[in-house]
Amino acid sequence: MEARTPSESRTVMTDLVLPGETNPLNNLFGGELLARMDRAAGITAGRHSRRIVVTASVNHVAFGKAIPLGSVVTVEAKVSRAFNSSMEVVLDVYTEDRQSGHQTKVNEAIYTFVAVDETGAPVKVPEIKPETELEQQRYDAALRRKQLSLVLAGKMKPHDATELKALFV
Ligand SMILES: CC(=O)SCCNC(=O)CCNC(=O)[C@H](O)C(C)(C)COP(=O)(O)OP(=O)(O)OC[C@H]1O[C@@H](n2cnc3c(N)ncnc32)[C@H](O)[C@@H]1OP(=O)(O)O
Repeated sequence: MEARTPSESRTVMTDLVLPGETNPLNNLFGGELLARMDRAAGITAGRHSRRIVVTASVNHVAFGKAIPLGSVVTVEAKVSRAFNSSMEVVLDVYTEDRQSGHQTKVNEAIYTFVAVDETGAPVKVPEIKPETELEQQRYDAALRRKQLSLVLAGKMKPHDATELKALFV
């Protein structure tokens, strides 16, 4: 199975914040942003694997800045690393200034998707081949994050999380 680059499956979704999607402070409701990120990440993981994909875990979300009603919001999703059947997808979220068009990063998140067959059983995915320095950094850190996610989910014993433990010794 030939390795693919993050840019081959990169997904960019831009949409407005409408009144039905806000909290009482008139900022984008967190759950709405999670759903937008899930859709973008799912498209990306599907493009990379060319298989059915399911969300296995939301590993990290940082709601850095509130996103006001009427904002133009762009979600960019890229596969940072592919393992056997799972893929880590990193999301960067931006708003843009109406007049200058300048984009400001407001949120980031990391999701894990698993490629499955028609019965829902995990299937192998192609490896990822980082091209840029940032892609390489995210690739290098992804195994630690996978181990942390598995430990928190009770699917890996802390003792076996060797990459993660190496951070603390
Ligand atoms: C797009 C959507 O919104 S889909 C709807 C929401 N999602 C779902 O309904 C998914 C429901 N869950 C499932 O179907 C299953 O739990 C699956 C497919 C995610 C995993 O199935 P399992 O039987 O646990 O398979 P298994 O233990 O072999 O794990 C498969 C892969 O997922 C990874 N994985 C499973 N759980 C986690 C987790 N919490 N964090 C990170 N990786 C995980 C495993 O490490 C493994 O990765 P690898 O093959 O790359 O080494």
